[in-house]
Amino acid sequence: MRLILASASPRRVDLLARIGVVPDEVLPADIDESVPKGELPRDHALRLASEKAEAVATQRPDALVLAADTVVAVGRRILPKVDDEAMLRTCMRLLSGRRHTVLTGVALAAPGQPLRTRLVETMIAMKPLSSEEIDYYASHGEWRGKAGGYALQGYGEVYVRHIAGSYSNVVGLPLAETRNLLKAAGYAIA
Ligand SMILES: Cc1cn([C@H]2C[C@H](O)[C@@H](COP(=O)(O)OP(=O)(O)OP(=O)(O)O)O2)c(=O)[nH]c1=O
Repeated sequence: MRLILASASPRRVDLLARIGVVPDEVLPADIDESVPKGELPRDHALRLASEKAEAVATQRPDALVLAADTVVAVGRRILPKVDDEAMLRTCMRLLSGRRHTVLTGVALAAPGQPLRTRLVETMIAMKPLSSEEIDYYASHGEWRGKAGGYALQGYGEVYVRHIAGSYSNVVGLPLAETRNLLKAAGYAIA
């Protein structure tokens, strides 16, 4: 069956390639990603992943549709997807010397079957960040469009002291759980 990746993230295409999966089509979902007041991080990640998959499934009803949503949370607080320097500095100061959680919701729509979802959490501890480090990272630019304002797969890893759980989950798609979802839906995958 055809597989559609409902995502604009090039990282998700690369992660899928690592498990031998090449989507037949990449079709990003256009949905409202704002965070309603009081919504918990895990509920938010699962809801958005589900909405992305369902939105694209209505356009491609005969295909498998895979979608995901990654959020960075400090306790119950969801950090924004960072797209300006002021926001970046606020996030870095918040993450400095603390633990946070990265959560990815994954959803797979299959024709005639109930939507399958998974929620994966990874814990990350960051070292205390100096103002020089925050200045440097602000000039780096790789944080644009990233949840919480850093890229573990890029320079951002130098600020990480400890990580517990799935690495690919942080970058945007947990590989083990995604493979399980695809297998459960009957997709031919090793
Ligand atoms: C924490 C972290 C996030 N990210 C990225 C993964 C996601 O692409 C992004 C979170 O935004 P998402 O909304 O999950 O994804 P997206 O907007 O890139 O793509 P789409 O909604 O179309 O699927 O942050 C990293 O690349 N590295 C990291 O270390």
